[in-house]
Amino acid sequence: MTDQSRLSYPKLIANYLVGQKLGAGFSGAIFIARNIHTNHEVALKLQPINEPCPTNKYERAFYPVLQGGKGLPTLWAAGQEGPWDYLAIDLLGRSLDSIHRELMMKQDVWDLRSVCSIAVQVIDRLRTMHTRGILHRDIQLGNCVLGPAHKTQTIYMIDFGFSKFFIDPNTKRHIPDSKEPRDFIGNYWFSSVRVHCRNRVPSRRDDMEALALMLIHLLTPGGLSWTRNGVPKTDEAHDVLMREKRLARPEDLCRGLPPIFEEFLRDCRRLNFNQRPDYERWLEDFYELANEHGYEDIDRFIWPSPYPAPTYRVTAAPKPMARRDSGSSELEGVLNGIADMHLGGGFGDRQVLGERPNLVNRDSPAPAKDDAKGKGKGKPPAKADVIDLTTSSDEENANTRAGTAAGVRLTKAAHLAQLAREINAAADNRALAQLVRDFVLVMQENRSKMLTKEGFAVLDALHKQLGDPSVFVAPLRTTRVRASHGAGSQNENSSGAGAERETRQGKMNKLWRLAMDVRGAGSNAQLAKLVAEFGAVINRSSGRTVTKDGFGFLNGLAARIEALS
Ligand SMILES: Nc1ncnc2c1ncn2[C@@H]1O[C@H](COP(=O)(O)OP(=O)(O)OP(=O)(O)O)[C@@H](O)[C@H]1O
Repeated sequence: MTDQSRLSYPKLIANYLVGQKLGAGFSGAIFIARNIHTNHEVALKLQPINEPCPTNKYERAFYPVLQGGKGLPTLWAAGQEGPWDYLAIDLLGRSLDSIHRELMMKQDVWDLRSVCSIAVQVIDRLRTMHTRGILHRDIQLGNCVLGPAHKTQTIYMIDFGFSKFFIDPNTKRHIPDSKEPRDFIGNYWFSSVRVHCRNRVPSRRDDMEALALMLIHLLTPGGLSWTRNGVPKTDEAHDVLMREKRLARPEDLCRGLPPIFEEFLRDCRRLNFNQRPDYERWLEDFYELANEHGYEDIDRFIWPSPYPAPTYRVTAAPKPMARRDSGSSELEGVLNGIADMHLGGGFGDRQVLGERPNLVNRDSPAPAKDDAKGKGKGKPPAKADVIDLTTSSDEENANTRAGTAAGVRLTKAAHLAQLAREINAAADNRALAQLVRDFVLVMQENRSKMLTKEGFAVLDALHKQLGDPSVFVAPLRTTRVRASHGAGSQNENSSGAGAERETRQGKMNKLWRLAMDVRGAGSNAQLAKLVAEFGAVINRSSGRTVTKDGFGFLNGLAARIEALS
Protein backbone atom coordinates (compact mmCIF):
# COMPACT_ATOMS: atom_id res chain seq x y z
CA MET A 1 0.00 0.00 0.00
CA THR A 2 1.30 3.44 -0.93
CA ASP A 3 1.89 6.03 1.79
CA GLN A 4 -0.88 8.48 0.88
CA SER A 5 0.59 11.40 2.79
CA ARG A 6 3.70 11.47 0.60
CA LEU A 7 1.86 11.54 -2.69
CA SER A 8 1.40 14.76 -4.57
CA TYR A 9 -1.62 14.45 -6.80
CA PRO A 10 -1.81 16.18 -10.22
CA LYS A 11 -4.10 19.15 -11.00
CA LEU A 12 -5.17 17.84 -14.40
CA ILE A 13 -5.62 14.24 -15.55
CA ALA A 14 -6.86 13.45 -19.04
CA ASN A 15 -9.85 15.80 -19.50
CA TYR A 16 -10.42 16.30 -15.81
CA LEU A 17 -9.54 19.18 -13.54
CA VAL A 18 -8.86 17.67 -10.14
CA GLY A 19 -10.64 19.40 -7.27
CA GLN A 20 -11.48 18.68 -3.65
CA LYS A 21 -10.45 15.38 -2.09
CA LEU A 22 -13.41 13.17 -1.14
CA GLY A 23 -11.59 10.42 0.65
CA ALA A 24 -8.63 8.14 0.58
CA GLY A 25 -8.74 4.40 0.43
CA PHE A 26 -6.52 1.39 0.60
CA SER A 27 -4.49 2.21 -2.45
CA GLY A 28 -5.37 5.65 -3.75
CA ALA A 29 -7.46 8.75 -3.26
CA ILE A 30 -10.68 10.02 -4.69
CA PHE A 31 -11.41 13.61 -5.79
CA ILE A 32 -14.20 15.69 -7.21
CA ALA A 33 -13.14 16.45 -10.79
CA ARG A 34 -14.68 18.45 -13.65
CA ASN A 35 -14.50 17.64 -17.35
CA ILE A 36 -12.84 20.64 -18.98
CA HIS A 37 -14.98 20.31 -22.14
CA THR A 38 -18.40 19.45 -20.74
CA ASN A 39 -18.19 20.73 -17.15
CA HIS A 40 -19.54 17.36 -16.08
CA GLU A 41 -18.56 16.61 -12.48
CA VAL A 42 -17.31 13.16 -11.57
CA ALA A 43 -15.54 11.34 -8.78
CA LEU A 44 -11.99 10.66 -9.92
CA LYS A 45 -10.16 7.75 -8.36
CA LEU A 46 -6.41 8.20 -8.66
CA GLN A 47 -3.78 5.59 -8.01
CA PRO A 48 -0.04 5.47 -8.77
CA ILE A 49 0.52 2.97 -11.61
CA ASN A 50 3.19 1.21 -9.59
CA GLU A 51 0.82 0.71 -6.67
CA PRO A 52 1.44 -2.81 -5.30
CA CYS A 53 -2.28 -3.37 -4.92
CA PRO A 54 -3.66 -1.87 -8.14
CA THR A 55 -7.38 -1.94 -7.36
CA ASN A 56 -8.23 0.61 -10.12
CA LYS A 57 -7.01 -1.89 -12.68
CA TYR A 58 -9.27 -4.58 -11.23
CA GLU A 59 -12.26 -2.29 -10.86
CA ARG A 60 -12.05 -1.29 -14.52
CA ALA A 61 -12.91 -4.82 -15.55
CA PHE A 62 -16.20 -4.81 -13.67
CA TYR A 63 -17.71 -1.43 -14.55
CA PRO A 64 -18.63 -2.31 -18.16
CA VAL A 65 -20.57 -5.34 -16.92
CA LEU A 66 -22.33 -3.35 -14.20
CA GLN A 67 -23.41 -0.43 -16.40
CA GLY A 68 -27.11 0.42 -16.29
CA GLY A 69 -27.80 -1.52 -13.11
CA LYS A 70 -29.82 0.40 -10.53
CA GLY A 71 -27.56 1.75 -7.79
CA LEU A 72 -24.37 0.89 -9.65
CA PRO A 73 -22.18 3.83 -10.71
CA THR A 74 -21.49 4.77 -14.32
CA LEU A 75 -17.88 4.73 -15.46
CA TRP A 76 -17.23 7.87 -17.57
CA ALA A 77 -13.57 7.46 -18.34
CA ALA A 78 -10.62 5.33 -17.34
CA GLY A 79 -6.97 5.05 -18.30
CA GLN A 80 -3.40 5.85 -17.41
CA GLU A 81 -1.62 9.15 -17.76
CA GLY A 82 1.97 9.62 -16.67
CA PRO A 83 2.44 7.85 -13.35
CA TRP A 84 -1.33 7.82 -12.65
CA ASP A 85 -4.09 5.36 -13.15
CA TYR A 86 -7.53 7.01 -13.10
CA LEU A 87 -11.20 6.08 -13.04
CA ALA A 88 -13.89 8.74 -13.53
CA ILE A 89 -17.18 7.58 -12.07
CA ASP A 90 -20.51 9.12 -11.03
CA LEU A 91 -20.13 11.65 -8.26
CA LEU A 92 -22.19 10.15 -5.46
CA GLY A 93 -23.33 11.29 -2.02
CA ARG A 94 -22.54 10.39 1.59
CA SER A 95 -21.62 6.88 2.59
CA LEU A 96 -23.67 4.96 5.14
CA ASP A 97 -20.51 4.90 7.24
CA SER A 98 -20.45 8.67 7.47
CA ILE A 99 -24.18 8.72 8.36
CA HIS A 100 -23.58 5.99 10.94
CA ARG A 101 -20.79 7.89 12.68
CA GLU A 102 -22.91 11.01 12.88
CA LEU A 103 -26.00 9.13 14.07
CA MET A 104 -24.13 7.30 16.82
CA MET A 105 -23.42 10.66 18.48
CA LYS A 106 -27.17 10.96 19.08
CA GLN A 107 -28.57 7.46 19.53
CA ASP A 108 -27.31 3.93 20.03
CA VAL A 109 -28.96 2.16 17.09
CA TRP A 110 -30.61 2.92 13.75
CA ASP A 111 -34.35 3.07 13.25
CA LEU A 112 -36.09 0.06 11.73
CA ARG A 113 -37.38 1.81 8.60
CA SER A 114 -33.88 2.82 7.57
CA VAL A 115 -32.49 -0.66 8.26
CA CYS A 116 -35.27 -2.27 6.19
CA SER A 117 -34.59 0.20 3.42
CA ILE A 118 -30.86 -0.58 3.46
CA ALA A 119 -31.70 -4.30 3.48
CA VAL A 120 -33.94 -4.26 0.42
CA GLN A 121 -31.71 -1.94 -1.54
CA VAL A 122 -28.46 -3.79 -0.88
CA ILE A 123 -30.10 -7.20 -1.47
CA ASP A 124 -31.30 -5.85 -4.79
CA ARG A 125 -27.82 -4.51 -5.68
CA LEU A 126 -26.27 -7.85 -4.81
CA ARG A 127 -28.88 -9.63 -6.89
CA THR A 128 -27.96 -7.44 -9.87
CA MET A 129 -24.23 -7.93 -9.39
CA HIS A 130 -24.54 -11.66 -8.86
CA THR A 131 -26.84 -12.04 -11.84
CA ARG A 132 -24.10 -10.41 -13.88
CA GLY A 133 -21.59 -12.90 -12.53
CA ILE A 134 -19.79 -10.60 -10.09
CA LEU A 135 -19.16 -10.94 -6.36
CA HIS A 136 -18.58 -7.73 -4.41
CA ARG A 137 -16.50 -9.31 -1.61
CA ASP A 138 -16.17 -6.13 0.47
CA ILE A 139 -19.66 -5.31 1.73
CA GLN A 140 -19.43 -2.63 4.40
CA LEU A 141 -21.04 0.68 5.33
CA GLY A 142 -18.30 2.72 3.62
CA ASN A 143 -19.06 0.97 0.32
CA CYS A 144 -22.76 1.81 0.37
CA VAL A 145 -23.26 5.43 -0.62
CA LEU A 146 -26.25 7.61 -1.36
CA GLY A 147 -26.89 8.46 -5.00
CA PRO A 148 -26.05 11.71 -6.81
CA ALA A 149 -28.05 14.89 -6.19
CA HIS A 150 -31.13 13.76 -8.15
CA LYS A 151 -31.07 10.21 -6.75
CA THR A 152 -30.27 10.63 -3.08
CA GLN A 153 -32.80 7.99 -2.04
CA THR A 154 -31.04 5.24 -3.92
CA ILE A 155 -28.17 3.41 -2.24
CA TYR A 156 -25.25 2.79 -4.58
CA MET A 157 -22.59 0.12 -4.25
CA ILE A 158 -19.04 1.31 -4.80
CA ASP A 159 -15.51 -0.03 -4.59
CA PHE A 160 -15.15 -3.09 -6.77
CA GLY A 161 -11.43 -3.37 -5.97
CA PHE A 162 -11.96 -6.74 -4.30
CA SER A 163 -14.68 -7.93 -6.67
CA LYS A 164 -14.41 -11.10 -8.70
CA PHE A 165 -16.18 -12.84 -11.57
CA PHE A 166 -17.53 -16.04 -10.12
CA ILE A 167 -18.74 -17.41 -13.44
CA ASP A 168 -15.88 -18.48 -15.66
CA PRO A 169 -16.36 -16.57 -18.96
CA ASN A 170 -15.17 -19.55 -21.01
CA THR A 171 -16.84 -22.48 -19.33
CA LYS A 172 -19.77 -20.44 -17.95
CA ARG A 173 -19.42 -22.48 -14.79
CA HIS A 174 -19.14 -21.39 -11.17
CA ILE A 175 -15.59 -20.97 -9.88
CA PRO A 176 -14.49 -24.01 -7.87
CA ASP A 177 -14.37 -24.18 -4.10
CA SER A 178 -11.03 -24.96 -2.51
CA LYS A 179 -9.66 -25.71 0.90
CA GLU A 180 -6.17 -24.50 0.02
CA PRO A 181 -4.80 -21.80 2.37
CA ARG A 182 -5.51 -18.40 0.87
CA ASP A 183 -5.11 -14.73 1.70
CA PHE A 184 -8.12 -13.16 3.31
CA ILE A 185 -10.09 -10.84 1.02
CA GLY A 186 -12.72 -8.65 2.63
CA ASN A 187 -13.10 -6.59 5.76
CA TYR A 188 -12.73 -7.42 9.43
CA TRP A 189 -16.17 -6.31 10.49
CA PHE A 190 -18.59 -7.95 8.11
CA SER A 191 -16.80 -10.58 6.03
CA SER A 192 -18.50 -13.91 6.61
CA VAL A 193 -17.24 -16.34 9.21
CA ARG A 194 -16.42 -18.86 6.48
CA VAL A 195 -14.30 -16.42 4.50
CA HIS A 196 -12.73 -14.55 7.39
CA CYS A 197 -12.25 -17.20 10.03
CA ARG A 198 -12.14 -20.40 7.99
CA ASN A 199 -10.30 -19.15 4.94
CA ARG A 200 -12.87 -20.37 2.46
CA VAL A 201 -13.35 -19.09 -1.08
CA PRO A 202 -15.94 -16.29 -1.12
CA SER A 203 -19.15 -16.85 -3.08
CA ARG A 204 -22.62 -15.28 -3.28
CA ARG A 205 -23.63 -16.55 0.13
CA ASP A 206 -20.74 -14.61 1.70
CA ASP A 207 -21.80 -11.27 0.21
CA MET A 208 -25.24 -11.94 1.67
CA GLU A 209 -23.85 -12.93 5.08
CA ALA A 210 -21.78 -9.74 5.17
CA LEU A 211 -24.97 -7.79 4.55
CA ALA A 212 -26.76 -9.69 7.33
CA LEU A 213 -23.95 -8.85 9.77
CA MET A 214 -23.97 -5.22 8.65
CA LEU A 215 -27.71 -4.93 9.30
CA ILE A 216 -27.37 -6.52 12.74
CA HIS A 217 -24.47 -4.13 13.47
CA LEU A 218 -26.79 -1.18 12.84
CA LEU A 219 -29.23 -2.48 15.44
CA THR A 220 -26.61 -3.37 18.06
CA PRO A 221 -25.81 -0.71 20.67
CA GLY A 222 -22.08 -0.11 20.32
CA GLY A 223 -22.02 -2.29 17.18
CA LEU A 224 -21.07 -5.94 16.79
CA SER A 225 -18.80 -6.84 19.67
CA TRP A 226 -15.73 -7.62 17.52
CA THR A 227 -15.83 -4.17 15.94
CA ARG A 228 -15.46 -2.34 19.22
CA ASN A 229 -11.68 -2.46 19.63
CA GLY A 230 -10.95 -1.00 16.22
CA VAL A 231 -8.84 -2.53 13.47
CA PRO A 232 -6.57 -5.22 14.95
CA LYS A 233 -2.94 -4.16 14.89
CA THR A 234 -1.30 -7.46 15.73
CA ASP A 235 -1.85 -11.06 14.69
CA GLU A 236 -2.92 -11.86 18.24
CA ALA A 237 -5.53 -9.11 18.19
CA HIS A 238 -6.75 -10.39 14.83
CA ASP A 239 -6.98 -13.93 16.22
CA VAL A 240 -9.03 -12.69 19.16
CA LEU A 241 -11.34 -10.82 16.78
CA MET A 242 -11.81 -13.88 14.56
CA ARG A 243 -12.52 -16.11 17.53
CA GLU A 244 -15.16 -13.74 18.84
CA LYS A 245 -16.78 -13.54 15.42
CA ARG A 246 -16.67 -17.30 14.95
CA LEU A 247 -18.20 -18.03 18.34
CA ALA A 248 -20.97 -15.45 18.16
CA ARG A 249 -24.23 -17.36 17.94
CA PRO A 250 -26.93 -15.96 15.65
CA GLU A 251 -29.46 -16.15 18.45
CA ASP A 252 -27.26 -13.97 20.65
CA LEU A 253 -26.37 -11.55 17.88
CA CYS A 254 -30.05 -11.05 17.12
CA ARG A 255 -31.59 -11.24 20.58
CA GLY A 256 -34.41 -8.73 20.79
CA LEU A 257 -34.68 -8.21 17.03
CA PRO A 258 -37.52 -9.34 14.75
CA PRO A 259 -36.82 -13.01 13.82
CA ILE A 260 -36.05 -12.21 10.21
CA PHE A 261 -32.54 -10.99 11.11
CA GLU A 262 -31.56 -14.27 12.72
CA GLU A 263 -33.23 -16.28 9.97
CA PHE A 264 -31.44 -14.25 7.30
CA LEU A 265 -28.04 -14.81 8.92
CA ARG A 266 -28.70 -18.51 9.41
CA ASP A 267 -29.95 -18.93 5.88
CA CYS A 268 -26.81 -17.31 4.42
CA ARG A 269 -24.70 -19.72 6.48
CA ARG A 270 -26.70 -22.73 5.32
CA LEU A 271 -26.23 -22.09 1.61
CA ASN A 272 -23.93 -24.30 -0.39
CA PHE A 273 -20.87 -22.78 -2.00
CA ASN A 274 -22.38 -22.32 -5.46
CA GLN A 275 -25.98 -21.91 -4.40
CA ARG A 276 -28.02 -18.93 -5.50
CA PRO A 277 -29.31 -16.96 -2.49
CA ASP A 278 -33.08 -16.55 -2.48
CA TYR A 279 -32.97 -12.79 -2.97
CA GLU A 280 -36.71 -12.69 -3.68
CA ARG A 281 -37.59 -14.35 -0.41
CA TRP A 282 -35.54 -11.92 1.64
CA LEU A 283 -36.78 -8.92 -0.28
CA GLU A 284 -40.33 -10.03 0.34
CA ASP A 285 -39.65 -10.67 4.03
CA PHE A 286 -38.05 -7.27 4.63
CA TYR A 287 -40.90 -5.55 2.76
CA GLU A 288 -43.30 -7.47 4.95
CA LEU A 289 -41.48 -6.47 8.14
CA ALA A 290 -41.60 -2.82 7.07
CA ASN A 291 -45.23 -3.19 6.15
CA GLU A 292 -46.10 -4.66 9.54
CA HIS A 293 -44.65 -1.53 11.13
CA GLY A 294 -46.48 0.81 8.77
CA TYR A 295 -43.39 1.90 6.82
CA GLU A 296 -44.20 2.53 3.19
CA ASP A 297 -42.04 2.82 0.16
CA ILE A 298 -38.84 1.50 1.68
CA ASP A 299 -37.37 1.35 -1.82
CA ARG A 300 -36.59 4.96 -1.03
CA PHE A 301 -33.90 5.50 1.58
CA ILE A 302 -35.04 8.70 3.22
CA TRP A 303 -32.49 10.50 5.33
CA PRO A 304 -33.02 11.87 7.91
CA SER A 305 -35.45 9.09 8.62
CA PRO A 306 -39.16 9.99 8.85
CA TYR A 307 -39.33 7.53 11.79
CA PRO A 308 -36.06 8.26 13.61
CA ALA A 309 -36.87 6.58 16.92
CA PRO A 310 -35.24 3.18 17.31
CA THR A 311 -37.85 0.39 17.50
CA TYR A 312 -35.58 -2.58 18.18
CA ARG A 313 -32.11 -3.03 19.54
CA VAL A 314 -30.08 -6.11 20.26
CA THR A 315 -30.31 -6.96 23.93
CA ALA A 316 -27.38 -8.43 25.83
CA ALA A 317 -27.13 -12.20 25.71
CA PRO A 318 -26.98 -14.12 28.97
CA LYS A 319 -23.63 -15.81 29.58
CA PRO A 320 -23.86 -19.35 28.21
CA MET A 321 -23.35 -22.12 30.76
CA ALA A 322 -21.14 -24.24 28.59
CA ARG A 323 -19.57 -23.25 25.33
CA ARG A 324 -18.24 -25.59 22.68
CA ASP A 325 -14.62 -24.64 23.01
CA SER A 326 -14.64 -23.81 26.66
CA GLY A 327 -13.49 -27.28 27.56
CA SER A 328 -16.70 -28.28 29.32
CA SER A 329 -17.78 -30.73 26.67
CA GLU A 330 -18.37 -33.40 29.30
CA LEU A 331 -20.96 -31.31 31.10
CA GLU A 332 -22.43 -30.32 27.77
CA GLY A 333 -22.66 -33.96 26.78
CA VAL A 334 -24.53 -34.83 29.96
CA LEU A 335 -26.95 -31.95 29.48
CA ASN A 336 -27.54 -32.84 25.87
CA GLY A 337 -28.08 -36.42 26.92
CA ILE A 338 -30.84 -35.29 29.23
CA ALA A 339 -32.29 -33.21 26.43
CA ASP A 340 -32.32 -36.22 24.14
CA MET A 341 -33.91 -38.56 26.64
CA HIS A 342 -37.21 -39.98 25.60
CA LEU A 343 -39.36 -38.46 28.26
CA GLY A 344 -42.71 -39.59 26.89
CA GLY A 345 -42.38 -43.08 28.37
CA GLY A 346 -44.94 -45.83 28.53
CA PHE A 347 -45.65 -46.08 24.82
CA GLY A 348 -43.59 -49.13 24.06
CA ASP A 349 -46.50 -50.95 22.46
CA ARG A 350 -47.24 -51.11 18.78
CA GLN A 351 -49.05 -48.04 17.49
CA VAL A 352 -52.75 -48.49 17.07
CA LEU A 353 -53.78 -45.30 15.30
CA GLY A 354 -54.31 -44.87 11.59
CA GLU A 355 -57.49 -45.23 9.59
CA ARG A 356 -60.57 -45.91 11.75
CA PRO A 357 -63.34 -46.75 9.30
CA ASN A 358 -65.81 -47.26 12.12
CA LEU A 359 -65.53 -43.68 13.37
CA VAL A 360 -68.58 -41.49 13.25
CA ASN A 361 -68.15 -38.08 11.65
CA ARG A 362 -69.17 -35.68 14.34
CA ASP A 363 -69.88 -32.28 12.94
CA SER A 364 -69.31 -30.28 16.04
CA PRO A 365 -65.60 -29.98 16.63
CA ALA A 366 -64.65 -27.53 19.31
CA PRO A 367 -63.67 -24.18 17.85
CA ALA A 368 -59.96 -23.48 17.76
CA LYS A 369 -60.17 -21.06 20.68
CA ASP A 370 -61.50 -23.73 23.03
CA ASP A 371 -58.56 -25.97 22.28
CA ALA A 372 -56.26 -23.70 24.08
CA LYS A 373 -57.88 -24.76 27.33
CA GLY A 374 -56.32 -28.17 26.95
CA LYS A 375 -52.83 -26.79 27.00
CA GLY A 376 -52.57 -26.67 30.77
CA LYS A 377 -51.94 -30.37 30.85
CA GLY A 378 -48.81 -30.27 28.79
CA LYS A 379 -47.76 -26.92 30.10
CA PRO A 380 -44.05 -26.67 30.72
CA PRO A 381 -42.54 -25.76 34.07
CA ALA A 382 -41.69 -22.19 34.94
CA LYS A 383 -38.63 -20.83 33.20
CA ALA A 384 -36.83 -20.27 36.48
CA ASP A 385 -36.64 -24.03 37.04
CA VAL A 386 -34.81 -24.84 33.89
CA ILE A 387 -31.28 -25.30 32.61
CA ASP A 388 -30.18 -23.68 29.36
CA LEU A 389 -29.01 -26.25 26.85
CA THR A 390 -28.57 -24.07 23.82
CA THR A 391 -25.03 -24.55 22.63
CA SER A 392 -25.09 -24.91 18.88
CA SER A 393 -24.51 -21.95 16.66
CA ASP A 394 -25.15 -23.76 13.41
CA GLU A 395 -28.31 -25.68 13.93
CA GLU A 396 -31.91 -24.57 13.90
CA ASN A 397 -32.20 -25.01 17.62
CA ALA A 398 -31.48 -21.55 18.67
CA ASN A 399 -34.48 -20.51 20.64
CA THR A 400 -35.01 -21.99 24.02
CA ARG A 401 -38.27 -22.63 25.74
CA ALA A 402 -39.22 -24.09 29.02
CA GLY A 403 -40.02 -27.72 28.62
CA THR A 404 -40.69 -31.23 29.85
CA ALA A 405 -41.56 -32.74 33.13
CA ALA A 406 -37.88 -33.32 33.85
CA GLY A 407 -37.51 -29.59 34.47
CA VAL A 408 -34.95 -29.25 31.70
CA ARG A 409 -35.01 -26.30 29.39
CA LEU A 410 -34.91 -27.79 25.93
CA THR A 411 -33.98 -26.12 22.72
CA LYS A 412 -36.76 -25.69 20.22
CA ALA A 413 -35.14 -28.42 18.13
CA ALA A 414 -34.83 -30.85 21.04
CA HIS A 415 -38.39 -30.23 22.12
CA LEU A 416 -39.78 -30.75 18.63
CA ALA A 417 -37.70 -33.90 18.19
CA GLN A 418 -39.13 -35.21 21.43
CA LEU A 419 -42.67 -34.37 20.32
CA ALA A 420 -42.10 -36.27 17.06
CA ARG A 421 -41.01 -39.32 19.06
CA GLU A 422 -44.03 -39.07 21.32
CA ILE A 423 -46.36 -38.75 18.35
CA ASN A 424 -44.81 -41.88 16.85
CA ALA A 425 -45.51 -43.66 20.11
CA ALA A 426 -48.99 -42.23 20.78
CA ALA A 427 -51.54 -44.92 21.53
CA ASP A 428 -54.81 -43.17 20.77
CA ASN A 429 -56.38 -40.07 19.29
CA ARG A 430 -56.71 -38.39 22.66
CA ALA A 431 -52.96 -38.54 23.27
CA LEU A 432 -52.32 -37.42 19.72
CA ALA A 433 -54.61 -34.41 20.09
CA GLN A 434 -52.74 -33.35 23.23
CA LEU A 435 -49.41 -33.66 21.41
CA VAL A 436 -50.69 -31.44 18.60
CA ARG A 437 -51.60 -28.87 21.24
CA ASP A 438 -48.12 -29.19 22.72
CA PHE A 439 -46.71 -28.64 19.24
CA VAL A 440 -48.71 -25.42 18.97
CA LEU A 441 -47.41 -24.35 22.38
CA VAL A 442 -43.77 -24.98 21.47
CA MET A 443 -44.12 -23.06 18.24
CA GLN A 444 -46.01 -20.18 19.80
CA GLU A 445 -43.67 -19.77 22.73
CA ASN A 446 -40.65 -19.60 20.48
CA ARG A 447 -39.53 -16.28 19.11
CA SER A 448 -39.03 -17.76 15.67
CA LYS A 449 -42.17 -19.23 14.14
CA MET A 450 -40.16 -20.82 11.38
CA LEU A 451 -40.98 -24.48 10.80
CA THR A 452 -37.55 -26.09 11.03
CA LYS A 453 -36.59 -29.59 10.00
CA GLU A 454 -37.58 -30.79 13.47
CA GLY A 455 -40.97 -29.11 13.02
CA PHE A 456 -41.43 -30.93 9.74
CA ALA A 457 -40.49 -34.14 11.53
CA VAL A 458 -43.44 -33.52 13.87
CA LEU A 459 -45.74 -33.15 10.85
CA ASP A 460 -44.23 -36.29 9.32
CA ALA A 461 -44.95 -38.25 12.48
CA LEU A 462 -48.51 -36.90 12.61
CA HIS A 463 -49.06 -37.66 8.96
CA LYS A 464 -47.87 -41.21 9.46
CA GLN A 465 -49.86 -41.82 12.62
CA LEU A 466 -53.07 -40.44 11.19
CA GLY A 467 -52.55 -42.26 7.90
CA ASP A 468 -51.33 -45.76 8.49
CA PRO A 469 -48.51 -46.18 11.00
CA SER A 470 -47.75 -49.65 9.70
CA VAL A 471 -46.68 -48.46 6.24
CA PHE A 472 -43.81 -46.22 5.28
CA VAL A 473 -44.92 -42.71 4.37
CA ALA A 474 -42.51 -40.50 2.44
CA PRO A 475 -41.44 -37.59 4.67
CA LEU A 476 -43.20 -34.34 3.85
CA ARG A 477 -39.84 -32.62 3.75
CA THR A 478 -38.88 -34.46 0.57
CA THR A 479 -41.57 -32.52 -1.23
CA ARG A 480 -39.77 -29.25 -0.60
CA VAL A 481 -39.80 -26.99 -3.61
CA ARG A 482 -38.37 -23.75 -2.36
CA ALA A 483 -36.62 -22.05 -5.21
CA SER A 484 -33.25 -21.51 -3.65
CA HIS A 485 -33.08 -24.56 -1.50
CA GLY A 486 -34.07 -27.30 -3.85
CA ALA A 487 -31.49 -29.44 -5.58
CA GLY A 488 -32.13 -27.64 -8.86
CA SER A 489 -31.07 -24.36 -7.40
CA GLN A 490 -27.56 -25.58 -6.84
CA ASN A 491 -26.94 -24.55 -10.36
CA GLU A 492 -25.52 -21.07 -10.55
CA ASN A 493 -27.62 -20.31 -13.61
CA SER A 494 -30.85 -21.14 -11.92
CA SER A 495 -33.24 -18.25 -12.20
CA GLY A 496 -34.67 -19.09 -8.79
CA ALA A 497 -37.59 -16.84 -9.48
CA GLY A 498 -39.60 -18.91 -7.07
CA ALA A 499 -42.33 -19.89 -9.51
CA GLU A 500 -43.65 -22.48 -7.10
CA ARG A 501 -43.45 -20.30 -4.03
CA GLU A 502 -46.53 -19.47 -2.11
CA THR A 503 -47.54 -15.83 -2.09
CA ARG A 504 -48.69 -14.37 1.20
CA GLN A 505 -52.28 -14.15 -0.01
CA GLY A 506 -52.12 -17.67 -1.47
CA LYS A 507 -50.82 -19.01 1.82
CA MET A 508 -53.58 -17.28 3.79
CA ASN A 509 -56.28 -18.59 1.46
CA LYS A 510 -54.98 -22.14 1.56
CA LEU A 511 -54.59 -22.18 5.33
CA TRP A 512 -58.08 -20.79 5.73
CA ARG A 513 -59.49 -23.51 3.47
CA LEU A 514 -57.51 -26.19 5.33
CA ALA A 515 -58.88 -24.90 8.64
CA MET A 516 -62.40 -25.26 7.19
CA ASP A 517 -61.72 -28.73 5.79
CA VAL A 518 -60.29 -29.98 9.05
CA ARG A 519 -63.59 -29.30 10.80
CA GLY A 520 -65.45 -31.56 8.41
CA ALA A 521 -62.89 -34.36 8.18
CA GLY A 522 -64.54 -37.69 8.90
CA SER A 523 -61.53 -39.92 9.43
CA ASN A 524 -57.93 -39.96 10.51
CA ALA A 525 -56.93 -40.67 6.92
CA GLN A 526 -58.58 -37.44 5.76
CA LEU A 527 -56.79 -35.57 8.54
CA ALA A 528 -53.48 -37.13 7.39
CA LYS A 529 -54.01 -35.66 3.92
CA LEU A 530 -54.74 -32.24 5.39
CA VAL A 531 -51.55 -32.43 7.49
CA ALA A 532 -49.59 -33.20 4.32
CA GLU A 533 -51.18 -30.23 2.53
CA PHE A 534 -50.46 -28.01 5.50
CA GLY A 535 -46.79 -29.05 5.44
CA ALA A 536 -46.59 -28.35 1.71
CA VAL A 537 -48.10 -24.87 2.06
CA ILE A 538 -45.70 -23.91 4.87
CA ASN A 539 -42.80 -25.39 2.97
CA ARG A 540 -43.46 -23.24 -0.07
CA SER A 541 -44.10 -20.07 1.85
CA SER A 542 -41.75 -17.23 2.52
CA GLY A 543 -39.74 -17.88 5.67
CA ARG A 544 -41.61 -21.17 6.25
CA THR A 545 -43.29 -19.50 9.19
CA VAL A 546 -46.40 -20.73 10.92
CA THR A 547 -48.75 -17.76 10.93
CA LYS A 548 -51.93 -17.09 12.89
CA ASP A 549 -53.93 -18.99 10.24
CA GLY A 550 -51.48 -21.87 10.54
CA PHE A 551 -52.03 -22.06 14.29
CA GLY A 552 -55.76 -21.91 13.62
CA PHE A 553 -55.45 -24.99 11.44
CA LEU A 554 -53.36 -26.85 14.04
CA ASN A 555 -55.77 -26.04 16.86
CA GLY A 556 -58.67 -27.18 14.67
CA LEU A 557 -56.73 -30.35 13.90
CA ALA A 558 -56.23 -31.12 17.58
CA ALA A 559 -59.96 -30.63 18.19
CA ARG A 560 -60.92 -32.86 15.29
CA ILE A 561 -58.48 -35.62 16.26
CA GLU A 562 -60.00 -35.61 19.71
CA ALA A 563 -63.53 -35.59 18.37
CA LEU A 564 -62.72 -38.68 16.30
CA SER A 565 -61.39 -40.60 19.25
N1 LIG B 1 -18.24 7.88 -6.60
C1 LIG B 1 -18.06 8.46 -5.43
N2 LIG B 1 -18.66 9.62 -5.14
C2 LIG B 1 -18.46 10.21 -3.95
N3 LIG B 1 -17.66 9.73 -2.98
C3 LIG B 1 -17.02 8.58 -3.22
C4 LIG B 1 -17.19 7.89 -4.45
N4 LIG B 1 -16.44 6.79 -4.41
C5 LIG B 1 -15.83 6.80 -3.22
N5 LIG B 1 -16.17 7.86 -2.50
C6 LIG B 1 -15.69 8.20 -1.14
O1 LIG B 1 -14.32 7.86 -1.02
C7 LIG B 1 -14.15 6.82 -0.03
C8 LIG B 1 -13.11 5.82 -0.53
O2 LIG B 1 -13.56 5.26 -1.76
P1 LIG B 1 -13.36 3.75 -2.20
O3 LIG B 1 -13.88 2.88 -1.14
O4 LIG B 1 -13.90 3.53 -3.56
O5 LIG B 1 -11.78 3.72 -2.28
P2 LIG B 1 -10.79 2.57 -1.96
O6 LIG B 1 -9.45 3.10 -2.26
O7 LIG B 1 -11.15 1.34 -2.66
O8 LIG B 1 -11.12 2.47 -0.41
P3 LIG B 1 -11.03 1.33 0.66
O9 LIG B 1 -9.58 1.13 0.92
O10 LIG B 1 -11.75 1.96 1.84
O11 LIG B 1 -11.73 0.14 0.13
C9 LIG B 1 -15.53 6.20 0.13
O12 LIG B 1 -15.78 5.68 1.41
C10 LIG B 1 -16.45 7.39 -0.15
O13 LIG B 1 -16.63 8.14 1.02
